Formats: sequence, C-alpha cells, structure tokens
Amino acid sequence: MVSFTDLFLTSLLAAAGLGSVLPPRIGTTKDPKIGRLSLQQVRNPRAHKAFNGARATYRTFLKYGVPAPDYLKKAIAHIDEEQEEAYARIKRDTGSAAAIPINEVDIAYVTPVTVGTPPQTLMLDLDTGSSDLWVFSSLTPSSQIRGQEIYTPTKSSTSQLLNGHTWSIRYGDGSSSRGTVFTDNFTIGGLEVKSQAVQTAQEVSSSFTQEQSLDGLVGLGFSTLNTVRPSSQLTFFDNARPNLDEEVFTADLKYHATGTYDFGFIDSKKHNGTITYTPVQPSPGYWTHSLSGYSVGSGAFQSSQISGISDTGTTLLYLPTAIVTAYYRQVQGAQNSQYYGGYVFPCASTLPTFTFGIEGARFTIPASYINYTRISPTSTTCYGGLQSSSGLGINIFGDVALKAAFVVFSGTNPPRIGFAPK
Ligand SMILES: C[C@@H](SC(=N)N)c1ccc(Cl)cc1
Ligand SMILES: C[C@@H](SC(=N)N)c1ccc(Cl)cc1
Repeated sequence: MVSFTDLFLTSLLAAAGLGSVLPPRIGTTKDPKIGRLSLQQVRNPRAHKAFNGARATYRTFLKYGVPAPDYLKKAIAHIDEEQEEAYARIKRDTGSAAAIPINEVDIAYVTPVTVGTPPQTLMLDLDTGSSDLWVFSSLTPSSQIRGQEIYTPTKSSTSQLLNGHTWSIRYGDGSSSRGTVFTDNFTIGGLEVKSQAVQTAQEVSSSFTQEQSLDGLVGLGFSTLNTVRPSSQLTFFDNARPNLDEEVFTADLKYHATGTYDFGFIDSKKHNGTITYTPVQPSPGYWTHSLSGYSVGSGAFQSSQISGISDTGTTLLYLPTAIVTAYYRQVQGAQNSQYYGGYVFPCASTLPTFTFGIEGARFTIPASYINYTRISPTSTTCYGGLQSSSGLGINIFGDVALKAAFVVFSGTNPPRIGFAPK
C-alpha cells in the first residue's frame, strides 16, 4: 500500500525533476504474473534553469488543490532573483590562442581555429584591417590550392548554407577572394561561437595561393566592413562579445616569435606598466586612431596628430612621407627606390630606432624590426619595415609597430584602443 506521505514526497521530488529517491515502489511489482516493468528516468533536457524548491513545492500544493501559503509565493520570487544575480556574476567566456609568424620575416601571423563538427582545424590570419571571415574550402578550385588546409562544410553536421549569400573582397595590397557563405560552430582558443558566418572561397588571388601556411582570414575590424550580400554578417568578435567577461581582445605579436591573441580578458602578465588608451573612430570600420607624434633614434619627439589604422593584417608600418624621409635621412646609403618599390638601404647600415606616441606614452620600435628583409637571399640591399603611406591614402600601423607593444582592442561603447609596454 503506498501511503499519502510517500505519494506526496515522491510527487514533490518528481515535480522538482530530481526523480524519486524513495525505494522504487512505483512501476515494479513482486507478483510475477503481472510481469516486470522498469521506468528509465531521464534528465529533462529543457530544465536548463536552476532548481527552485519553493516553486516545486508550490506546484505540488496546486496539484493537490491545496491553497499555497503566501510565504511560498514570496520564496519563489526571491530565489529566482538570487539565481538571476548569480548567473549575471558568473565569469563568462574567454579565449587565448597563438599568433604564429608564417615565415622568417613575420610577413603575417596565423592562429589555429576550429570550424564545424567534428572540428576541422585551420590556420587563419586574424586581421583587424578587415571584417570577413573566409577560408580555403572544398569549393576552392584545386588549381588555386597549394598546401592550404580546407574547410569542407559537407563533413560538418552543424554547417548550414546561408542561401543566396555571396561575398567578394579586395585587400589594400591588391589580393582578393570571393565565394559563398555557410554558418557553423567556430572556435578560437577555446572560445566558441555557434552559427558563425564562415565565408567559403570559390576563388582566391595568386598571393593567397602562394601563401601556403595561410588558410584564410578572420576579420576583426568593425562588422560594417563585412562584404557578404544581401545581408552582411557579424565578425567573430561581435558574435562572441555578449558572452565575453570583458568586451576586448588583445594582440601580443612578437618579433620572429610566437605571440598570442586573447579574447575577453586583459592578461596583466603580458604587459609591463599601464595601458594607455586613445579613442577609436569606428567609421568606416577600421580601428582608426591617432598617434600623438614620433621621434627618430635619440632625436626630439615631434608632437603631431597622425591618424591611421592599427592593422594586424598588414606587415609593415606606413606613415606620411615627411616622417619616413626624416627617418631614412639617418641611414647611410638609404634611398627611395622605384625599382624596389620603397625605401631600401645597405643591409650593413646602422638603423635608428623609431618611437611613436599614444597620448602621453611612448613606444620604441627596435631598429631590428625596421631592418625588415633582404631584397633577395643573396642581396646586400635591405627593404625597410617603415615605408611611405603616400600611395595608400591611409596611414597603417601594421605588425612592425604593433609587435613593439601589447595592444588592447576595446569594443566598449565608445570603442578605444590601448597600448602598453611589454
Ligand atoms: C586594411 C589593409 S588590408 C587588410 N589588413 N585586410 C590595407 C588597406 C589599404 C591599403 Cl592601401 C593597404 C592595406
Ligand atoms: C590581410 C591581407 S591584405 C594585407 N596584405 N594586409 C592579406 C593579403 C594577402 C596575404 Cl598572403 C595575407 C594577408
């Protein structure tokens, strides 16, 4: 005989989704004639909210038509409230991943990411100078693939074609790519975005084909620059942002070494001293801000507002011609060569450092970063890491500058960018 108390307690616990902790009286019987029935209890997949005991008890009162005491209704309310506050405080998402130079002169940095289910790993160039996330794919003609890893959407159980959407992009250096779009799970350094727009290349230009260790780009510019049509798509950072502990990502790029990109937190172990922030102009979609001036070697600091973009996807530092000529005037044998397409100098020449200002702070780029590369492996002529921006129409604080600092890209409102010594 099942007592009322058993029934009450069992139903109370059942209502709570906790299942019965009583001996399994219900559903089994000792009488062999009736046969044996056993019920498999499963967790309620929709029970994603925390358990609220008062609510469970309240439901039981309702179930048996017993008026619930007032204190119970109040209890339900303040348990819910405390749970909401607890969820609000929980540390949410962060991510951390390597920034690996793809050749011996740091022409670009790639970061391991995973796409799809099961995860497909690709090495992508995290690029704050653009806002398309695109990958070499099973849709890229094999004639345009030379060693790159590809994303195959049909092998991913979570991929979905974004019907009727296409994209096409041309970068400042003349390289380009275009294709179609899927959404899929996308992870960088343990930080996952479900349903990220992943742009699958159907055509890439030769400079991408030749870059064997680069499987695509992750645009970390503002989503306004995204080229997907008819509806533009959000960047990985914009998708991840609501779950991030802090609305930031940081770049700790290194000279001839592997650095890191962090998402959602600022790692104080990666920089020395304070971070100096300066406002970012988010239109048209680059991380556009000003330098407060510059100096060459031990020369006096020249204060002047120099507007440009902090761009992890561009290799070198491009500044106004007046600044660049002032720099190379200090370099024996330097010349602005039409033939080599920029400032070159004898590799044996001694180069000065270059210092740029962020508000009141000063960041010095070592001479070695500006002695960028030999024109060819056997040449004694070297190409500079500081070049004139006059042909570009925009000043670009590329990797040569960024690797001299710890950089915080802050997606707060208003957006800002921070630089710290390291
Ligand atoms: C923003 C970069 S391209 C990139 N980082 N995806 C750029 C723009 C314009 C010129 Cl002229 C050269 C480079
Ligand atoms: C980010 C873009 S444009 C640029 N060079 N800043 C790019 C183009 C070609 C390669 Cl191989 C790698 C990166």
